[in-house]
Amino acid sequence: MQEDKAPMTSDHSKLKIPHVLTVAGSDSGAGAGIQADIKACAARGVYCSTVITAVTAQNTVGVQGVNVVPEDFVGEQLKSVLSDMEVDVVKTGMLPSIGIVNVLNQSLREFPVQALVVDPVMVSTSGDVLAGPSILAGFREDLLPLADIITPNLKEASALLGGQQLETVSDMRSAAKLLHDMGPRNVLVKGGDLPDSLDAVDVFFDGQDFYELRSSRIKTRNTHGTGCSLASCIAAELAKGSPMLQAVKVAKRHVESGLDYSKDFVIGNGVQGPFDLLFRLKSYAQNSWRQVGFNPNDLFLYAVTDSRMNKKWGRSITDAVGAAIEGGATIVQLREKDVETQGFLEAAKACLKICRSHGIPLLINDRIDVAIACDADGVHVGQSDMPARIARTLLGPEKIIGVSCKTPEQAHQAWIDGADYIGCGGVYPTNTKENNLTVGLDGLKAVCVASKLPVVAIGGISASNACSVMQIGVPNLKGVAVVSTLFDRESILTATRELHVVLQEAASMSVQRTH
Ligand SMILES: Cc1ncc(COP(=O)(O)OP(=O)(O)O)c(N)n1
Ligand SMILES: Cc1ncsc1CCOP(=O)(O)O
Ligand SMILES: [Mg+2]
Repeated sequence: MQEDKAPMTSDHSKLKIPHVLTVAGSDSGAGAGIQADIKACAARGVYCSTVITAVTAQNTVGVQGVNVVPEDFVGEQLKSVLSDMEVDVVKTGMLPSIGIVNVLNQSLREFPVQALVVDPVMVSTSGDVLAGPSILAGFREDLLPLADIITPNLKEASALLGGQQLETVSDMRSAAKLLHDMGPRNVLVKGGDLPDSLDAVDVFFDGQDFYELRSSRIKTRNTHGTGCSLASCIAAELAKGSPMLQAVKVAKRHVESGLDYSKDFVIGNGVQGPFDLLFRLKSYAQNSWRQVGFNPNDLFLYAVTDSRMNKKWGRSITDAVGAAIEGGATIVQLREKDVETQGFLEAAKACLKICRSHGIPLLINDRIDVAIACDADGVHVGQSDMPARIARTLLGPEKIIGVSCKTPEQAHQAWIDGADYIGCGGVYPTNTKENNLTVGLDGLKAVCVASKLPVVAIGGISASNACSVMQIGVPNLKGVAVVSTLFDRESILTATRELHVVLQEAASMSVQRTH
């Protein structure tokens, strides 16, 4: 059905969203089936509509029950979607009755799509039968001839071929050829269950050439839903217009990365757990996430690191951050101006561990890429860095974004761009940042008054002037950010404690004033 390499865009719209319709069963445990398909399509950036063929009661132990959706109602769902939406690719999973295979077949003839991906689901990965032998004839006669690709595992390929034993890569090649003779334009025989194999080998056959697609086997219990996810990723790539072999390769790479990323997850008590194709769950699995969102009071004693000062005093970044936190720092920013990317990332990962263990947010100065790579709590950007609006898009809604502002106009823009706080300064002259304009206490006050956001003051602030800064009398000034006062000192711990005492005194004085 698919014209190879043809871009799948409609004539009338440049805004066509690639669209996969999955026709499959629901998995209550959400590792496989419809739920896996939706996640896979989301992960590949493609819209996914759904026709549910069966509802399974299922978890990581196995399949406890199956309720097949009446074929008329499967037909109704198909009609609803296909008559209204511009579907590029249909992907099939669990088709539990011959009636449903027939209904699908009729719908595809009435509403042709650009490609059909058939994952001939018969047995779940836990070994439960999801489609009996009566379906085999329907698959062979009606569905395979329409398919652009079929993606059987060894058991499914064997069943489609009447019980043929498949134990070697050579057997897989023969099976791929025989299956291709049944009508699909491409065949991917998945060798995940191949005995005695260090590699995971899949055999792809396009009717002319064989490709052995190898990757190292990932040791994990979390493989539930790999078949559904792979077929959906292939469908998603085809919907975007990829040629078949490229779609298969990209899909395999995505699923392998997902398995590797999720290999230590513990979801459910059974033998086979789900995995995460969206790459979002690891921080929970490692118990390294911050439960609370941004709290403006975290700006109270804001420690900003400096690689040059650490070098001068012969300390590691982790020792410096650890001492600042012990002394009372309430938020940390890594500002490592003369460190290479790799060193910065390593430092960020190590500091994140320390900060997380104390419940202190860690922000990264300037480098959104480093913040994303180590899953830091956010970033601080200046007026000539990555614009806050773009940083927000890259980092998502939860991460903390701070923006340097010297004027009310900049403060207004930071609010519009979705920043969480403003860093305003230099309040006093500083040697830490070259050519930095000093705004003074008046400039700080003007920014605070004009701003809807919480503000932290920065620049030349020490234990001797912090009280005057905090006493300018504006409620959204939440704290001071300091570099040399903490890090250009023999004892970071003592210096941080000193500043903490001053800030607490200033806070209690302002409480007394308001009562
Ligand atoms: C809390 C805080 N406020 C201001 C700055 C300065 O950021 P920027 O203007 O981008 O300058 P550099 O720090 O990148 O030199 C900050 N880092 N932190
Ligand atoms: C990064 C920055 N932005 C404005 S002033 C400044 C430097 C602050 O360093 P210090 O606390 O040593 O004056
Ligand atoms: Mg900057």
